[in-house]
Amino acid sequence: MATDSWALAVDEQEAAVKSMSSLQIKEEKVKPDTNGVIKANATPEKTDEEEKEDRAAQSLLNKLIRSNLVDNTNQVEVLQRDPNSPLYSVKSFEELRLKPQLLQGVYAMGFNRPSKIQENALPMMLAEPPQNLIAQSQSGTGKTAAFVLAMLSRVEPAERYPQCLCLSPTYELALQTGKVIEQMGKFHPELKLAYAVRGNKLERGQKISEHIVIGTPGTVLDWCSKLKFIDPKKIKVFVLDEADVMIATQGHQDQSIRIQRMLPRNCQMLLFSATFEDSVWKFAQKVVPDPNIIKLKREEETLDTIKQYYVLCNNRDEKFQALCNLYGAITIAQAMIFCHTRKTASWLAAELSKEGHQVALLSGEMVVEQRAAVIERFREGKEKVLVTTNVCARGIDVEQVSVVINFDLPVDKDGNPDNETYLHRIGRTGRFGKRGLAVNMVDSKHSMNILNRIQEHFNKKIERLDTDDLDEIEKIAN
Ligand SMILES: Nc1ncnc2c1ncn2[C@@H]1O[C@H](COP(=O)(O)OP(=O)(O)OP(=O)(O)O)[C@@H](O)[C@H]1O
Repeated sequence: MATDSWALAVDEQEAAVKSMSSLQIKEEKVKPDTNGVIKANATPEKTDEEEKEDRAAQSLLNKLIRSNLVDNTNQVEVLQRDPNSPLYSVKSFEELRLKPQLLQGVYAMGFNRPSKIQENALPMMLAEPPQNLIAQSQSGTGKTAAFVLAMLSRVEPAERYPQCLCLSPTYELALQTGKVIEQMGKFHPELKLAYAVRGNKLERGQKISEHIVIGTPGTVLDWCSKLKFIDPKKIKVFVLDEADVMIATQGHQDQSIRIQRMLPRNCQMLLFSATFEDSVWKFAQKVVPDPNIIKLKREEETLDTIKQYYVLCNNRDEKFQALCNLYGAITIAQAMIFCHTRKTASWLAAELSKEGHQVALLSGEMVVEQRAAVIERFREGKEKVLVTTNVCARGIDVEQVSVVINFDLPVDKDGNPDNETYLHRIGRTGRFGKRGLAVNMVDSKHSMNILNRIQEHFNKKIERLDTDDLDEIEKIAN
């Protein structure tokens, strides 16, 4: 797809944002380099729960590090607006009767067959007359590729005005989706894409001739109403991506609704979300009238294939010693170590590197690109130990990690066990079936109590391990 001066402007802006981000980093007390290599500077004491959970950053991080489709063995649930109409699903892209250039684009991306969610979503999205859709499935299951294909299919290249409008929660996420549009539309050079993102200034009175506009709600709203760069009445497809991230951002929900109200009645409305809590569902129903609904449940994680142990210690130094004993006795290919505070995480990372380990630190101070670079290197095996706080690592799947160490047990802000986080850190989805090892460091009556409550919750015994006894440690490795 041919890009234009706008895309160039966006590139420049991206570079500016990056340099701004690195300036920000320079002001921080801890300065991990992009390789995550550690210097033991003091950081403000902050529990991981206090670190702001930034869903947009997590979503971007996942996109940046993901290299392929997330597998899911669950059944897709389909709720049709008209239950009497036949339910179509496709097993191949050919069945969709796409324009040849698009089919070529899909194959050039290495897609051989539709993903699970695409099997059902694509025929619905491409049906005539167009149908509305609300779709939920975990990140990485092929939602973006699906709606991009739908937008590209509906565009009439000869009509030189915006026909598809796609809302993303942030500028960076809009750029990521834009890249998919460009890749998939590669063999359709006449199709043009514009970015409605902050800083992308146009002359007043101008009208946009690009076929697809992707942007953030505030700017898109301005372009449709105040500035009138887009005629919303001509929009044929309206996509709301990452609805769960969208509603977590102040103002986005209202702006999206205001945009939706400007669109013609027969505009196809499509909404995608990785999760479906009540608030997302309410929002979805407000912006997508008469929808078909597709849901794919997240693959459950279990503790069944994990050997779980705990080590009794008296303080932080003993925990560190126990960790060294573990490393001394068994071969640990790659480990992830979770700490409660940033301060502990950076202390531990520094101590481990002093011991000669190749350590990466994932820290809340890093901008998203730096975090992605750290995870990427760890995934490639360039570092063998990843030390992190929980908020930083939430939602990140590093499947090949065989050993997880809870240097601190996960607790919520009231100090109660955080069972969900425990499961997410340690659990595996059944399909991988790889055996894993989890070691919990316990250093007080309070943390013993937390451990007991975790055991009760999962109804799974966590065995005690004496890390001074080398024979015993060796046994757990087998
Ligand atoms: N049919 C397919 N065959 C092979 N790979 C695919 C297919 N569809 C998508 N992918 C790839 O799988 C990865 C995840 O797809 P995609 O980004 O569309 O998922 P998503 O559900 O939109 O994720 P997110 O919620 O994070 O945006 C991407 O690398 C994409 O190129």
